[in-house]
Amino acid sequence: MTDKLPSAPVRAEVLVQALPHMQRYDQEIVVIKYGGHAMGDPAAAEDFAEDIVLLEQSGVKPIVVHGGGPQIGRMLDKLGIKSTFEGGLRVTDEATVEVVEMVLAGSINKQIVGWISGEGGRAIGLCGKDGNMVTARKAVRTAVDPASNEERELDLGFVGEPEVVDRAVLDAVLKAELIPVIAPVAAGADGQTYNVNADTFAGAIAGAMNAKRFLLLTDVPGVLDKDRNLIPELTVEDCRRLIADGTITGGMIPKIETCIYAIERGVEAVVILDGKVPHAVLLELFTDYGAGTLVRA
Ligand SMILES: Nc1ncnc2c1ncn2[C@@H]1O[C@H](COP(=O)(O)OP(=O)(O)O)[C@@H](O)[C@H]1O
Ligand SMILES: CC(=O)N[C@@H](CCC(=O)OP(=O)(O)O)C(=O)O
Repeated sequence: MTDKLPSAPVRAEVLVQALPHMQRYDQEIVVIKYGGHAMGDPAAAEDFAEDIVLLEQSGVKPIVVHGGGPQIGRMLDKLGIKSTFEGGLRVTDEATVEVVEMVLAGSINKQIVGWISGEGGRAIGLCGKDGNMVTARKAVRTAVDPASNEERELDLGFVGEPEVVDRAVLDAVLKAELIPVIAPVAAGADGQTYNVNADTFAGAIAGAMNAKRFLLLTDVPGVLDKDRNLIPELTVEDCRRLIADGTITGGMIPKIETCIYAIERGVEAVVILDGKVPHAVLLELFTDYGAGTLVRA
């Protein structure tokens, strides 16, 4: 898993290396979280879509969960709505949740479906609300108040976390040989729309679907240490230590928390990797050039 590619991979070379191994995950579910930063590069986005179609054609059952944090940020800016984060989560008021749903379940979701269609795949765009796939509840987070040193509850507004995942919709979609592309928006039992962090959402899907592999595509090579060197492998215990000592911060926190969640629910391996690398998904699953950080029990 730690070998490095000697140079930037060329599409044909990647395919030649991957083809003999394409039976590796036959009929297995692989959940791929496609982060908003990773999808910013149009060439890499095309490669990503091509990889997803190749996976499906080779017998894998890919499920794509996407983010769109930077894209939401740009739309909020345009609309003059201020946004703040607490522990990597966007504090979400009523105006913000409306924009989040519009950007995630609207433009980004359909853009990814379009990319996959453009590569000859049949994708279906969904969000947690569709068929009651994911029911969310209000997320509760605490932080230590530096003034009093006391732990206090943070009000993140309409930030949700998955409470129930009903796999019936995804089972039906996979049976129909469609590729699900899911936006991390869900309703609560009370009908309230919640903004769910895409990493958290993807972890809940990977756990509920007993995924064989769970890939988190982002814009950094993986988890980096304090000197910005890649950490190739981490145990759950290491992860907790790196969060506590401040090596892992911001958007990497929900990623690591979701790795732990998925592993505790039986997902064999979770990999955090750079989605801007051409054919990152094929390279990770079907060659020995696995890059990124592998998180295991
Ligand atoms: N130890 C770390 N290693 C790597 N990235 C880290 C670390 N700590 C914080 N980060 C930040 O986490 C970011 C990835 O999370 P995020 O911005 O939410 O990405 P995505 O849009 O892919 O979900 C990185 O770009 C980096 O700024
Ligand atoms: C609660 C929360 O933080 N939700 C995220 C949802 C999108 C997301 O997670 O996108 P990335 O994967 O690109 O970061 C947000 O509003 O930005």
